[in-house]
Amino acid sequence: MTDLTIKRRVMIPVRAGDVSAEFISFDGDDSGKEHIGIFFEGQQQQEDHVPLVRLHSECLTGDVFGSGRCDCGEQLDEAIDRINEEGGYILYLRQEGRGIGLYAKLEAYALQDQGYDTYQANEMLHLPDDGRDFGVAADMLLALGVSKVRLLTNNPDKAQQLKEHGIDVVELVPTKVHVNQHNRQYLETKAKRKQHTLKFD
Ligand SMILES: Nc1nc2c(ncn2[C@@H]2O[C@H](COP(=O)(O)OP(=O)(O)OP(=O)(O)O)[C@@H](O)[C@H]2O)c(=O)[nH]1
Ligand SMILES: [Zn+2]
Repeated sequence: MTDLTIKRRVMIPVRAGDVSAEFISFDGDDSGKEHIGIFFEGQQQQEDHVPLVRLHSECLTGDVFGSGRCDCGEQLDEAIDRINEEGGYILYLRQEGRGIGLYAKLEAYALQDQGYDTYQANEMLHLPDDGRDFGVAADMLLALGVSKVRLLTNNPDKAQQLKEHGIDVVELVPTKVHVNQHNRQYLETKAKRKQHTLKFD
């Protein structure tokens, strides 16, 4: 367990100024990955409010370029909408490609183009099928003074790992299923292989 502390909080107007977000950096993470916390105040705060939290793993192709091969960009947009409304945090984790990195993800995509599924492709590259450690997210939350969350996810592993690291996950809030002709197999494979709770139309 690392002892993270808050380094800096800076307001940044996002979405062309429509949404106010506070970007938060941390001291004490030896990985040097520069994970970022993003706080949204929310429109209607009540006293016993439990923050809505999204752990979002970096996806350059999806988050920045709106790749159709996954659902990351749409999930990030959805998270901004909902958390800006309800109040809470996005923890933007620099775990590109489920932790294997961008170049390796492109290698995995090349193998998927030959017919392998997303997890097989990682294994063929001798890389973990999911190399993410969400313990750092728990440490970030504790540094922010947050020990109780409503978690925006369809991935049971995220909730499990947060609980193991001392966070009380009081509710699992499902994200929408952003399906298209390119990412259907990717999404179905997550449901089949990793018990993601995805409801397809
Ligand atoms: N290795 C690999 N990584 C991928 C692939 N497609 C997307 N990713 C990565 O998967 C991650 C998506 O993570 P998230 O959306 O945070 O989480 P999730 O596990 O899908 O769970 P949810 O919270 O339900 O969305 C990002 O880091 C993407 O870069 C792929 O085909 N191979
Ligand atoms: Zn993606």
